Amino acid sequence: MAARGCPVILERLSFGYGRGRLLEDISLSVRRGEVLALVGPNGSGKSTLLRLMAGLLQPVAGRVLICGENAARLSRRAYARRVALLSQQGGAPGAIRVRDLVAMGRFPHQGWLRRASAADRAAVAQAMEDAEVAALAGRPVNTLSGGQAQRARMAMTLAQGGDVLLLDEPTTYLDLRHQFGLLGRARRAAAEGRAVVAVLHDFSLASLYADRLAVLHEGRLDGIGPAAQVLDAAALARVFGVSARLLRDGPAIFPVPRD
Ligand SMILES: Nc1ncnc2c1ncn2[C@@H]1O[C@H](COP(=O)(O)OP(=O)(O)OP(=O)(O)O)[C@@H](O)[C@H]1O
Repeated sequence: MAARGCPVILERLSFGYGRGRLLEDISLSVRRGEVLALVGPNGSGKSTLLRLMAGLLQPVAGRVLICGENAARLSRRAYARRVALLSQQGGAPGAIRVRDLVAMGRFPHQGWLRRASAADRAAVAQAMEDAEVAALAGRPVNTLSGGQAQRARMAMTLAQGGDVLLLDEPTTYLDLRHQFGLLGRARRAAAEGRAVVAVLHDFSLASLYADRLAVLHEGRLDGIGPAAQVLDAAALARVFGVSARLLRDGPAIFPVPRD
């Protein structure tokens, strides 16, 4: 098993879906024990960057290092043991029950016969508790509300375990209590030694729950650092094209439109 917690390093990463480049020369590292929030306008490439970190896409230049290993050389299975991704798309068969969906998170840890060990069963039970879906265990996923389904998919991602947790807009559909709960769980994953990257559109949540923010803009990293450093009115105007002022309450930052 990989050592608990390891960094993710992107070295001069570039990527495009077609001929053009969507992401250009991105270098950053995510430390173990850290929550990094990835922010940026719609279409700026945040999900794409997560998919590159998850090994689902290959860079056209540069490389991804997971725990010091070149990601391009890791098998899918080795990757999935180290890196868990909560993606925006569902992808699970609709009629599957919640407990079976969550159990799918353990597949990378099992042999061809997919026999669940006691450790697998414990990880599934713990993940369902953590994502507050234990009471929904027997429900088919396609009968759940949007927020319940999102929590079930989060439970699957938590059950997968590994050293790196990638969360693409994890608070989508969640009410306030579950937003706080989910991001609190992400913080605990970091405290356990994982590297956590979360795409977030909500700056107040990003400033409260992330150690640093990485701002994507026009294919490049516009800035990276603590929220208090990277979030200011000039950055919001440059990157998001909005005129806003920032209200602060402790570490939390709330952009409000200027009238
Ligand atoms: N499979 C694909 N094939 C071609 N283009 C794609 C594909 N996936 C995404 N794109 C394009 O790449 C760009 C970046 O998409 P991506 O989903 O990474 O952005 P994002 O920053 O996560 O956006 P959002 O905030 O809207 O979720 C968009 O213009 C999108 O249309």
